[in-house]
Amino acid sequence: MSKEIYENPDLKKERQNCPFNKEEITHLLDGGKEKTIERKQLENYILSDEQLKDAVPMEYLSHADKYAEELRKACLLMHKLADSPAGQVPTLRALMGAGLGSAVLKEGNPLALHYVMFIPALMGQGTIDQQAKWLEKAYNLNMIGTYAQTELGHGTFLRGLETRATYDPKTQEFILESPSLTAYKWWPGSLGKTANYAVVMAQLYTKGKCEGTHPFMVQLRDEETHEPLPGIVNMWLNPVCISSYIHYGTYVKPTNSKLSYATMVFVRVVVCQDVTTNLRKAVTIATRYSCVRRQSELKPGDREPQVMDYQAQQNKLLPPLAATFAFQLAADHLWNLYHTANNNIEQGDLELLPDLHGLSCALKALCSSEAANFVEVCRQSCGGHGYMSCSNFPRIYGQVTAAETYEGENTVLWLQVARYLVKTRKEQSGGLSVKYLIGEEKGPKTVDTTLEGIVKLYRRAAVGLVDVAIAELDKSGRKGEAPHDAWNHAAVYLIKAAQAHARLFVVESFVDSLKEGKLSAPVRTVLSQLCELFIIYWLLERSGDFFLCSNLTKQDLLLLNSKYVELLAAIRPQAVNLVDSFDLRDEVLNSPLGCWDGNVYQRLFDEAAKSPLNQSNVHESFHKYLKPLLKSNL
Ligand SMILES: CCCCCCCCCC/C=C\CCCCC/C=C/C(=O)SCCNC(=O)CCNC(=O)[C@H](O)C(C)(C)COP(=O)(O)OP(=O)(O)OC[C@H]1O[C@@H](n2cnc3c(N)ncnc32)[C@H](O)[C@@H]1OP(=O)(O)O
Ligand SMILES: Cc1cc2nc3c(=O)[nH]c(=O)nc-3n(C[C@H](O)[C@H](O)[C@H](O)COP(=O)(O)OP(=O)(O)OC[C@H]3O[C@@H](n4cnc5c(N)ncnc54)[C@H](O)[C@@H]3O)c2cc1C
Repeated sequence: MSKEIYENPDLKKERQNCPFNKEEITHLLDGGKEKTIERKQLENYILSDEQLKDAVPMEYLSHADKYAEELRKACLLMHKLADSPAGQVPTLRALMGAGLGSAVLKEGNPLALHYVMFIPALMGQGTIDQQAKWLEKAYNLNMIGTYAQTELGHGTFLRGLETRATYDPKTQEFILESPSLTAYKWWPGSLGKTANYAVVMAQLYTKGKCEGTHPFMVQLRDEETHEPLPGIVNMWLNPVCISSYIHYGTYVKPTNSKLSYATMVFVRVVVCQDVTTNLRKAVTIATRYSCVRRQSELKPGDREPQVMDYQAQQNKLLPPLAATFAFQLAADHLWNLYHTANNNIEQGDLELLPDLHGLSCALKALCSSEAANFVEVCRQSCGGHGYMSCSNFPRIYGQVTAAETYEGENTVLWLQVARYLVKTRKEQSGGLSVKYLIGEEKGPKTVDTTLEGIVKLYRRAAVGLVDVAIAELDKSGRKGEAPHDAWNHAAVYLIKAAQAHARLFVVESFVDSLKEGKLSAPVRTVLSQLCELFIIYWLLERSGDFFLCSNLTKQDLLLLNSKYVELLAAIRPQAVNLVDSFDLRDEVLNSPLGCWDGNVYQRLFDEAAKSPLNQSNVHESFHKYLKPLLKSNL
């Protein structure tokens, strides 16, 4: 007799009479029906392997045992690559990020940097000969690499890196050295115990002149013994300059010195997708839990309501739910720009490079910071159970908030965006993705609170805040301040302008995608509600920017507030159906709060029982410490 599958009655009710086709949204997020089929096949292929399951929860292992266990599984995954039903690159993409990969490697993938940065650095910056020599070795895992750029003393300021690569024309070798403690490479993933090669960013010196930071291939460890090579601590020999600019002893400048930063641009682009995947997990966990959890009293005398029926809970969870669609669509647009720009760069056409740099900095900073804030709101919306390690919120938050720092600390990236915006506005040039900055904002300044009218408000704020920042810079200039001081004293305005630009890009991506997309009427309706909710939410959160730059009135704001709460109520009935559309398996969510069946309390109890402390009634430490204390009559 088939075992009755338990489904929490409240979740079951939430799923009845769904007005739209969930699979249509799943296919939209996957990039098409075929991609969904491929993803599900890959998930079954990986998650059905018993050897990839954790015998005990990772949180109860020592640091060294965690590393060993993650390395065991990471290596097993690589052995499974060859027979993957999805092909190499789609499998690698799935295994390196916050989705399928995190279901197996909960503490992180020791081989991630090899695929996410080391190989992309070779592909993006290696010469044909160098790629011929190293790429096959890297893809065959005959070498494990990392990307060693950050030092103890410098992570942000690349022109301040201290590691030096001095070219010796006599031996035609580069001597790499870390001249001081602060020059030690610090932070690179896998550098400590896993990688035996690294792309090392170092200041290139030739003929006594510093030519700036360049990437060098360095062997770190013996390929057989894995022992660090002699002198590896503070003196590295025999590195090779990747994308050699040394021709017969003479340095040949690259067409753009920033091309050596290309690997970081790639990761900034893919990080936008990765933090969105993590946000989808957090929203799914919190939404399902909020429909299972019944607490307090809404109507006196009635049964305790589902906490999702409180408007306050809807206000916590529906904006992040909408954000997952907004960020995904924006990340897709950025990915397309990246490919176009990269193809052009390979042909020597660098015109899109500033747009790509500006937009990748903007979106990476916006998606990571917003996602981190939203994940924390999701965690808090689950009360005490959200605080438990097994809820998976601590791990999800740790992964997302790391993205606010790595690959370019967000504040620094916002200032990069501002530099690009000010230049585009002043020079009225270029600016594919900031076309609105070129020429004057046309049309009446009156406000209409339709979707199109709200998008126009975002554009006014984006232009207006750049102009406010430029006015500040000019004011400082008139007072005789040096440009670098004027820039520093306008930082607050510059960052606001950058953030307004990033939000405009996300808003326009969402609105345009709904216009262009071939969607059924029911899906278009629910996604349009989410879109309108999200763009009003952000406007209400940043209303000062809009008051400053448009004719927005108090009446407009009150109207938008009413529209916002109406949309909360309209979307509430579809919250569970929308997160079900993400099609995130329980193993990927890895949380008793978010499981599809809603069997929260039993799963919480089972998780608690796994703790080593719950394997006996009295822990041995009682007899060692507590009992003597109890007897000591202090
Ligand atoms: C094969 C399968 C692949 C599978 C992939 C799957 C992916 C799965 C998802 C994985 C997700 C997560 C894993 C991620 C792990 C990442 C781990 C972390 C790694 C790191 O952190 S690596 C180190 C990162 N470090 C940084 O980012 C440093 C930040 N600092 C800088 O970038 C620079 O110092 C700077 C930009 C802040 C300043 O540089 P500087 O040289 O001083 O330049 P400026 O003087 O400011 O500007 C001069 C002009 O240059 C332009 N510029 C600057 N940078 C760039 C760039 N990158 N590109 C183009 N142009 C650039 C700038 O705009 C100026 O131009 P202007 O003069 O104004 O015209
Ligand atoms: C989880 C994780 C993984 C990482 N992996 C790698 C890796 O694999 N390889 C690698 O090379 N690195 C890696 N890093 C390092 C990472 O790239 C750096 O930490 C990051 O670039 C920030 O640099 P920093 O640590 O020097 O911070 P700092 O720049 O020292 O930041 C400290 C403060 O100074 C401020 N600040 C700095 N410059 C300016 C400025 N010009 N204007 C205004 N404010 C400024 C910042 O906003 C911040 O508030 C990793 C970091 C983390 C957290």
